[in-house]
Amino acid sequence: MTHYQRSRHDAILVGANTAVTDDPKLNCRFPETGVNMIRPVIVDPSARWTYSSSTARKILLEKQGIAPFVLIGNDTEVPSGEKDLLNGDGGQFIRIDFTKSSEDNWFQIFGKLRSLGIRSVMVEGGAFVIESLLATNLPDSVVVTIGTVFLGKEGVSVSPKAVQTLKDVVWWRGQEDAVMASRLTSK
Ligand SMILES: NC(=O)C1=CN([C@@H]2O[C@H](COP(=O)(O)OP(=O)(O)OC[C@H]3O[C@@H](n4cnc5c(N)ncnc54)[C@H](OP(=O)(O)O)[C@@H]3O)[C@@H](O)[C@H]2O)C=CC1
Ligand SMILES: Nc1nc(O)c(N)c(N[C@@H]2O[C@H](COP(=O)(O)O)[C@@H](O)[C@H]2O)n1
Repeated sequence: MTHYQRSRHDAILVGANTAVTDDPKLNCRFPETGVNMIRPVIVDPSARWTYSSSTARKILLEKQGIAPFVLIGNDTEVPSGEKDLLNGDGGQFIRIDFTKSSEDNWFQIFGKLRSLGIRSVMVEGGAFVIESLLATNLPDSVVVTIGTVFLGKEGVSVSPKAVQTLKDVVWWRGQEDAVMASRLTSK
């Protein structure tokens, strides 16, 4: 179901910690539509994630994905080799002024992505990304997947600081997972 959802969006966005910790593929593997070329977007103000050694690059070399857009701070230095490699693969380091408020950061991020032709973004995580975004009025919908694994004490939990009530709720039930799709009442 996660990959079906990825197939419905232009881009998939994760924060720097998710990129560094999980080294995710960030592509779309939905058999019915074949390989869908969704754009990976990594919000990485201090350029902590390394593209050249990432699984995302391996996926690109296997023609199973496209190169990411990496959102970095205005003053963040990136080794020229990393920049050249990413540009050569069709990706970009994109400068954002991360010194503003959290909400303004998100406005800048989505504004930049829109100017690059990205019309819909699936924001996958992690907790910092989801919580800070839910504190804004920007998300159109919220999708929660309930899987079959307790992540234990090391697991990352998500809960927005303020109360958020969801509306227009629909449920999909698979063999193991269940998925809830909804809208924010503030919309
Ligand atoms: N179960 C699931 O569906 C998912 C789980 N995860 C899990 O989440 C965990 C990571 O979550 P978490 O630690 O909360 O980190 P995140 O992945 O949310 O990354 C947070 C970091 O990203 C940067 N960042 C992201 N958005 C912004 C912004 N708008 N403005 C400024 N900086 C921004 C900052 O980097 P910096 O500190 O460098 O400034 C920030 O500290 C991983 O363990 C992963 O496995 C992730 C995705 C989905
Ligand atoms: N296990 C799991 N189920 C979901 O429904 C999810 N949205 C995630 N999210 C994140 O996906 C990343 C791995 O994705 P790739 O397939 O390698 O692109 C990883 O960061 C998970 O935290 N996970």
